[in-house]
Order: sequence, then C-alpha cells, then structure tokens
Amino acid sequence: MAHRIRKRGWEEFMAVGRASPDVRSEVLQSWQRSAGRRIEKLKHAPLLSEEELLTQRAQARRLRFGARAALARAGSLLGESDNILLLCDRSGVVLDAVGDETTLARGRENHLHLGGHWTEDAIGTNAIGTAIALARPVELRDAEHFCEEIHRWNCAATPITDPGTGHLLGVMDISWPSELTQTSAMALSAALALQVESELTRLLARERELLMEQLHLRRLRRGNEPMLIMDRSGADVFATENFVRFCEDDNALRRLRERIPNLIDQAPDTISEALAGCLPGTDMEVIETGRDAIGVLISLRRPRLHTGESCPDLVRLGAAGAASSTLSAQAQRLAQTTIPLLIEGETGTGKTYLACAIHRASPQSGGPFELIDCARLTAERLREDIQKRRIGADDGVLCLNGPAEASPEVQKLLLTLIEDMSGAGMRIIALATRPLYKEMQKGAFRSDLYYRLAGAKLEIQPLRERPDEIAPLLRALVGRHMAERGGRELKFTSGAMAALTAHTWPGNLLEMSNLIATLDALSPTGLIDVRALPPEFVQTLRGSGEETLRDKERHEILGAIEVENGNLTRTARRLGIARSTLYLKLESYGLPRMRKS
Ligand SMILES: Nc1ncnc2c1ncn2[C@@H]1O[C@H](COP(=O)(O)OP(=O)(O)OP(=O)(O)O)[C@@H](O)[C@H]1O
Repeated sequence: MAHRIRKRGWEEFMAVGRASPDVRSEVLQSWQRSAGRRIEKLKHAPLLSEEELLTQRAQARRLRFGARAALARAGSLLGESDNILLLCDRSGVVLDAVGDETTLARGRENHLHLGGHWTEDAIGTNAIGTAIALARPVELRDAEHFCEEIHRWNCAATPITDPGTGHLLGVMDISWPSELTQTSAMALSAALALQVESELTRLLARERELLMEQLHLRRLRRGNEPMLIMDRSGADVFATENFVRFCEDDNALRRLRERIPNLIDQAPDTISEALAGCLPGTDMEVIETGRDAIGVLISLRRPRLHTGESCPDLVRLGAAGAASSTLSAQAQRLAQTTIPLLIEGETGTGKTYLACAIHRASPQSGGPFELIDCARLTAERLREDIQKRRIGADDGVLCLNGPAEASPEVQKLLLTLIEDMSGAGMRIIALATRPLYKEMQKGAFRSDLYYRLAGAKLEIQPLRERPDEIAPLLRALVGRHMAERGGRELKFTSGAMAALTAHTWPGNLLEMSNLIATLDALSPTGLIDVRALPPEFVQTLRGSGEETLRDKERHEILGAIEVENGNLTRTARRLGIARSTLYLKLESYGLPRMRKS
C-alpha cells in the first residue's frame, strides 16, 4: 500500500512536477532539488576510479580509523541479514562496504558499493545524499528514490559529525532490497554513527593529552616563552598566561582557528607552508604523531615588554646579593646609553630578564622590546622579515638571543640588518650562553658581527657561584609565582634550604622557576622539606638507611613547626590536622611542645 502511494506520488511528480500530499515533504523537496538534472534515467551512481578512491580514502583516514570497530562488528552481524553497511565520506563517496554478500553483489549493479558517489547532485534523492544535504538522519524506501533504477533499494543513513568542530565528516548507511521489511535500520545506523563519533572523541582527547605533553617539553627547553597550542579543530588546548597578554592580533588568531580544521589532514609540510605568515610575529610548529598532524603550537617570536607588576626592575634585581648589586649598578649606567650590549651567562641565568630590565630603565622605555631567538631563525624568514620591515622600530630594543646558534647565512643577514639600522634609534642587545669572543676565535662566529654586537659586555654569574643569593632569589620567585598563579605560599625548612643552597643549579633561575612550579603542584601542604625535593637535590642526605613512615611523619611535623616559627595552631592548620592531634603526636614522639601557640 505504502509502496503504491509512493509510486503514484512519484509518477505525478514526474508528469506534472507536483505530488500528492501523501508524499513526505522532505522527499518532495529532495525530488525538487533533483529535478532538472536529467538524471532520472540513470541506472547507477557515478563511480570513482581506483586511484581516485584511494585518494579519497587517504583523505578520510581519520573517519575510517574511527569507524573500524563499528564496521568490523556490525559487518559480521549483518553477514546473512540481507543488509549492507556503507561508510561514506562527506562528499557521499562509499569508502567501505560490509555485510551480506548477496546484497553486496546486488549493490554493485547500482554502484551502491566502494567508489560509488551518492550525492543528490549525482543520483538524485537517496538516503546518503539527502542525509548530507539535510545534515540529519534520513530513511528512504523504494519509490522515494529519485532514479527509477534505485527504487529497488531501501536505505537509512545517519550523518557522522566531527566531535571537535561539529562539521560533517561522513555518513553511516544501511541499505537492503526494497522487497524486504526492515524496521530497525534507522536506529542501527544512528547507533553506529554514534559509536564512530565516540571513538573520534576518545581519539581527540588522547591527542589533546599528547599536545599538552609536547607543550611541556618545549617549555622545559625554552622557558617562559609565550605559547599557545591548538588541537586539530582549532580549539585551544593550553595558552600560557603571557601569550594571552602579548598576542595583539585577535582577528588574525580567530582566522587561524577557522583555517586549522580545513588544513589539518594535509601533510605537515603543506600545513606549515599554508600557515606561514598567518599570525605575524609568531612561529608555528605543526605537531604530528606518525605521519598525521594533530595540532599546532604557536609561539610568540618577539614578546613585547609589558609594563605590568612583574616587569623586571633593575633595582629589585640588584637586591638579591652582592653579585647582583654590582651587576645592577653597571646595568643602570649602561641603560642611559645606546651602546650595543652583549650579555653573557649560562642558560637560565636571567639574560633576557636583565635585557628587559635595562630597557625599562632606559630613556627609550616606552618603545618596543623585540626578542628574536636566533637558533630558530631561518634565512628565508629573516630575509622576508627584513624586506617587509617587520623587524626593528626606531625607539626600541632589538634583543638577539643566541646569535652564535644562527647559521652562517643568518649571521650574514643579521649583519645586514644591523648595518641598515645603524643611525636609527634602535638599540641592539645580544644574549649568549657561551663566550662569544671564543666562538669568534674558533671561527664559529663572524668577527664583523661580533664587533657590532659587543659594544659593552655584562656577564651574569651562574647561581652556584653566588650561593648567598639562592635564598633571596627563591623567595622572589615564589612571590612572583604566587602573584601570577595565585594560591598559597611555599615554605622551605632549613634542611630543604641547605639542600637547595648546596645544589649546583645547572639550569640556574630557569631551573629554580620550574622547581617552584613543580613543588607547588605536588606539595599537599605547601611545606617543603628535603623529602619533597627531587632526588638531584638530596644526594647528600641519602644512604642513611630505610626511613619508617613514623620517621617521615616526625620530620614533616618538625619541618612544619619550623616554618611556622613554633606556632602550633598554624602548624596544625598547615598539616591539615586538629591541634589536639598535633599535641598527641608530639607527645608520642617524646617531643616537647616547644613554644606555646
Ligand atoms: N633577577 C631575577 N629575579 C627574578 N627572576 C628572574 C631573575 N632573572 C631571571 N629570572 C627568571 O628566571 C627565568 C629565566 O630567565 P631568562 O629567561 O631571562 O634566562 P636566560 O638567561 O635568558 O635563559 P636562556 O639562556 O635559556 O635563554 C625566567 O622565568 C625569569 O623571569
């Protein structure tokens, strides 16, 4: 009966362009979209060549990966059920076909099989094409199909959407011969599409974890560089607080977010090329696993000096101790000049920090502070930056970090840049972790560039050579960490402080800054005793034999009493126990109550 109504509706539509009210409106509208294409006599959908299908499958590899489990399970379940299951990409091409062998063979006759192209444009009203056109599940039976030859099919199709962007990724379709009754195909195709989407959601979550790992690795290497990491859908996975503060072009960032989902399935090199120059003043790195890109890391190439609270200050810098005080005095005098300046010091000693502080103390403090990481500069990019005058402003500082790490070609371009800028009011400050003079003597650094950079020289001593400054610097960095991140204050026991002072600090202040962030994240109480420090800080305390739980607790309590200056009320609060419990524990250890709280 239903078949007859549909058939009559179809005949009326073909004869006079109208159909009886019995025809569902979504079907009628689809017939109207399909009419006029001269396709009603087609016996089958267009078919892609094998090569085209391979390309199409490669482009949709993520969708196919997400659908693997669903196809494998449902494929075997549908084995002898007269049904076939088709996975199509967003352009309506069948990428995978599983299910009942006889029905699969029958599907081939209409190209309802691998490589068949089932958009409405190609073959008129059909579940796959109409589900794509309407972006919702669609079931079509026999004469509801536009081409007469396809009336031999019933089909139920559900769109699969990308969990990151919400964009259409493909379609899950179940088809069966029209002479057979099947009532649950729509529900099954919807359940399978949901299964694929869940799988893709899991994959995205895993990729976001990997992206976070990559970000942390880079932060360990590059320190406090402003960074933003986006996933494949252009959504932020993490942005450092200073990225948010420094990034000036919100519109360019928004356009970038929109472009990433369309580019991300290309080869990583193609993505890099397409994104180059998208966000001026940044470096973009495509993060990949295997051969697939999973996200993009954006780092600001030249953060501008900001004028906020935590902005480095030469007076504050000099307060850490004798060595810093001498350095600060020299720096204050040099700040009043525009002599090119070379700052040398091991990694993490605070060269960039000092350069910023000098700029801030200079008469040009209102101008920009541009930091260029020479190790990551390519000749092409620098040439382009120079040509487009993206580098240097008359009244600011151009800070070249690691010029000796630059390739000979980049060194030559830097020389040209500096020569072009001579006479303008721009100051050059170079930062080097190894003595630049020695690099020049070895022939690893151009002498003409050296003498243009090393007008005056400042050297920052490594932390291990100024142990008296470790405690004040630790306090300063804890204070800054609290101001930036909020939260409680870290307190160090005298044992912990002794271990920190004895440490050699190969990563200097950068290592100290990372240590503080780690301790803050890991310490439940904010009280840092020797046991809370990483192993490299406590070698001297090792080897004293096994420590019992009771010993640990005793140390923890003593440490807390120490940092709270004997105040037992505050000690109990810090340890998260009642004061009466603290008294009992002190008694059980045979410890006096010390000072009254
Ligand atoms: N005098 C200081 N007082 C407080 N914090 C400081 C001081 N000097 C540096 N820091 C902090 O220590 C960290 C490392 O400093 P910075 O990046 O300036 O070192 P760097 O010598 O330029 O490192 P690299 O050689 O690795 O580029 C930063 O987080 C910085 O803010």
